Amino acid sequence: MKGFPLTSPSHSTPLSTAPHPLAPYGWDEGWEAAFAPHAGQGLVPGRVLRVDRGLCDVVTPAGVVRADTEFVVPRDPMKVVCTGDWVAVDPEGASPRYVRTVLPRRTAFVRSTSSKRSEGQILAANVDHAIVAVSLAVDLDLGRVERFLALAWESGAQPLVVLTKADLVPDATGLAYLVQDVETTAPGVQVLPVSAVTGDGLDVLAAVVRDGTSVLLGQSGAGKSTLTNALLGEDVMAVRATRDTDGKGRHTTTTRNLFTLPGGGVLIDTPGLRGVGLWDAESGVGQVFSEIEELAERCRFHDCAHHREPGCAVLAAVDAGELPERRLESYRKLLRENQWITARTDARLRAEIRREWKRKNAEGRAAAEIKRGRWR
Ligand SMILES: Nc1nc2c(ncn2[C@@H]2O[C@H](COP(=O)(O)OP(=O)(O)OP(=O)(O)O)[C@@H](O)[C@H]2O)c(=O)[nH]1
Ligand SMILES: [Zn+2]
Repeated sequence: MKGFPLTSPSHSTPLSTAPHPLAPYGWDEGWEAAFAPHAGQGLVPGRVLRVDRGLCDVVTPAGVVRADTEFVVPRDPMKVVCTGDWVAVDPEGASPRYVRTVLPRRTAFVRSTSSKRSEGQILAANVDHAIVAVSLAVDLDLGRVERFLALAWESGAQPLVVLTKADLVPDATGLAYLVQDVETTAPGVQVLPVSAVTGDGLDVLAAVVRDGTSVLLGQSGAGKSTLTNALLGEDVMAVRATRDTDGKGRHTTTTRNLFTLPGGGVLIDTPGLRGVGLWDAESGVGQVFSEIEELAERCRFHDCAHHREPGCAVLAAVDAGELPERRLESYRKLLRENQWITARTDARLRAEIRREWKRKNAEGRAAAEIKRGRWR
């Protein structure tokens, strides 16, 4: 439709002041501009609410439609349509409807899959706040918090740690210590204790999620669905306790879901993650351990590995009791893991490129032979 003459002089029509029907879902001028070329093709904008088996629910200005993602299923798993994506779908009347394009993402939360053939798995797109839910009902695992935060920073969203089930911590002093422990592992991140039982902290959380899109991340049982229900003011998500009777210990939440909140803002609930492998998260790791990276700038050698080097500012901080040794170990571990996964992916990518190149070359040779045959 490029170059099609405009039949209506749109520039002279008075601008409508009614809010865009997708505004509650986060539609703004930026998305409008990104979508403009697709509007010219008669496509309809929408945001993906959930995806299952190649189909997705997309909220459009005319309501929620079911659309097939067949046209945008690429070989690259990072480009698979996911909850939170802004897409262009076929207009009304087309059946089935297809997602034609995914608008470039502003942020994306990606982890590596636990499968043998590890690849990036995208969990949520276009998120402003990455909320890591950590249960206070079990012992704090600071390493796991750091791992979640590395991916959260890497996504481009602002992380926030929510310490759930605060009502289970018997005294206020104990709670203050736990908050402090997490704060020291999360520079630049707000750490908020909440309880769905007493309602403590929920108003603060509600004020954060009012603005933009938030995703709730965390291990199974961390209390994500309970928080979602509390923020929504209604029971949309099934909570484990109500289903535990089947005794299978299944995860309650199986799909990611996007909701608009009554006070404004958008929330994406994710299924409990047994583990999150790092995925291309070097800068995310750097942000989680920003105090170590700052110290490292004062090491004598600029490529200091902080092992035994003379003049190492990081080791000096550990010796002085200013930097917990656990934290340095964790930093090293996450960096190593990230390097390992990157190297493995690169090797696989190289192999794939080589295969593709061979195939093309073979095709090229066949085509050249046909050509020669014709000319002889
Ligand atoms: N005491 C207490 N229990 C809570 C609180 N929030 C959640 N729980 C309980 O913790 C359990 C797990 O809560 P869910 O909300 O299902 O956890 P989830 O993170 O959504 O779990 P998945 O769906 O498996 O990812 C349930 O039995 C909840 O009732 C809280 O603030 N205090
Ligand atoms: Zn050093």
